[in-house]
This record gives sequence, C-alpha cells and structure tokens, in this order.
Amino acid sequence: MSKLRVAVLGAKGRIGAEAVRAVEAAEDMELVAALSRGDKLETLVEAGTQVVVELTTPASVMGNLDFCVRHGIHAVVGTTGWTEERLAQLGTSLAASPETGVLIAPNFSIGAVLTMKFAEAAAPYFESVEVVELHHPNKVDAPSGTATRTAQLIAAARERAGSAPQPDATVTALDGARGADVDGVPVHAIRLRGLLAHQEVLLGGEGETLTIRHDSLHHSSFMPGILLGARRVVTTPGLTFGLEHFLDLG
Ligand SMILES: NC(=O)C1=CN([C@@H]2O[C@H](COP(=O)(O)OP(=O)(O)OC[C@H]3O[C@@H](n4cnc5c(N)ncnc54)[C@H](O)[C@@H]3O)[C@@H](O)[C@H]2O)C=CC1
Ligand SMILES: O=C(O)C1=N[C@H](C(=O)O)C[C@H](O)C1
Repeated sequence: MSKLRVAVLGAKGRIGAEAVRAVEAAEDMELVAALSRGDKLETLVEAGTQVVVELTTPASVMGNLDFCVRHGIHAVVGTTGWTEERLAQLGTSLAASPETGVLIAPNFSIGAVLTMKFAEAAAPYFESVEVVELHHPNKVDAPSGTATRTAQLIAAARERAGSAPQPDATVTALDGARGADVDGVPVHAIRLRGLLAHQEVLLGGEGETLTIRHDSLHHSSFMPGILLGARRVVTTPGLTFGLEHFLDLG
C-alpha cells in the first residue's frame, strides 16, 4: 500500500520538531516536506503533499491553511487562536474545495481530550466551575486553546442543563484577579519555567469539590493524536473541530 505523504509546517518549533520525528517513524507515512518560517508553500505542491500538519503560530495559521485548502491539501491543525470569525473564514475556503478535510484539535493528547469530556459531563452537577491552565513561559497565547475549548464545553453543558449562574460575591477585584471570562466560566493562565502543558478543572458543590487534572509531561503525548488525525482527515472532508470526533469514546 502506498504511504501517506505528509508535510509538517513549523518543523523547527517545539511540537513541530517532535511531529517531524513521529511522521518519519510511522511506517504508513512518508515525510515529504518539513517547512519553517520563510519557506515557500509551493514546496508542498511540488512534493505531492496529501496532508499538512500545521504547528506554527496564530499569526501564520490562516495564510497557511488558505494555501492548503486552495490546493486540495488536507490539514491537521494544532495551532491555537481559533475564533468564530476565523472558523467562518476557513469554512468559506472549504466550501470552495469540498473534498478537502481539515481537523483542528485544541489538544492532541488523549488525556486532555478526556479531561474536556469529563469536565463537560460533570459541570451541570456543581454550582461552581473554574479552569486553571499552566504552561511553559514561551507560550505566546493565553488562555490556552485547550482551556478556552474546555470552558466553552462546560458553559454549553450548563446552559443545556439550565444551571444557575455561578455564585461569586466579588465586588472589587484587581484586573485579572478573577481570570478571563470564557462564556461565563473563569479561566486562569499560569506561565512557569519547568512546566509544559497542564490543566485543572475545579468543580465545587455544597460540601465537596472535584478536581480533574491533566499533565502533558512531554511533546510525545501529542503524537498519537496527530498521526491518527493525519490518517483520518484524508477521508473526512470539511471541518472537524476536536480530536474526539476521530476517537470512539462512547
Ligand atoms: N493542539 C495541540 O495538541 C498542541 C498545540 N500546540 C500549539 O502549536 C503551536 C506551536 O507551538 P510551539 O511548537 O510550542 O511553538 P514554537 O514557537 O516552538 O513553534 C512554532 C514554529 O512555527 C514557525 N513558523 C511561524 N510561522 C511559520 C510559517 N508561516 N511557516 C512555517 N513555520 C512557521 C516558527 O518559526 C516556529 O519555529 C502553538 O499555537 C501551540 O499552542 C502546541 C502543543 C500541542
Ligand atoms: O503551546 C502549547 O504548548 C500548547 N498549546 C495548546 C493549547 O494552547 O491548548 C495545547 C497544549 O496545551 C500545549
């Protein structure tokens, strides 16, 4: 069987460099290009790329995806910075190239995907819920894409369940002291040397709390998800948001 022709964008970055190694090690894949900032995107076409793994920056991702979709190259995207406006813009590009698939995964690690699922399930059963994400200090965006998505899923679950607004008697607060408000869920971002990517979802009810915590200790935690995404996206046209759609989580 012919190998899947995969390229990595952001190949010299922290996760991109790990993805290059993972694709090279995958028996069913061939790494046909590994591009860094300033490299020509036309290389992707010349190399016969079927799937791009996009791991760059929020400032670069839209231009890269526009090129890929216009050329019918499928994409697996880990880069953060997704807003409703950006998703709509991508949707418009995909509508003009209906056979192309794009997977955007706020997090490729199975533990983080499960954290989101567990938090979504638990949220309606507790009065209070807050998200704390902790990352290495070189991260350029806050809060993390994972924390933003987690808070959105929590808020949607609480809305579906008709949950009351969270109790919070704060009258005065320094700017930022109560975190960022993501659909009514406070999200706190910590940047600390020594950390990689971590998240806690804190839930509180009368006389009890529940803490759901996930730790990515190495970039290898994201690789099985990236490889799975690359295999599946070629037969999944359109936009898929979240790796959970490619997993059988019940
Ligand atoms: N979804 C997930 O599971 C994960 C997502 N990420 C996200 O991936 C992105 C990259 O993270 P890191 O590797 O830590 O950042 P990084 O800063 O180490 O790497 C980004 C790389 O992309 C390069 N780059 C920028 N523009 C480019 C362009 N137009 N073409 C090619 N390369 C370009 C930069 O020069 C840099 O080498 C971030 O948005 C991060 O949040 C990171 C880890 C896991
Ligand atoms: O920048 C990172 O490192 C990570 N970014 C993603 C995010 O913003 O959620 C995924 C993971 O947290 C690592």
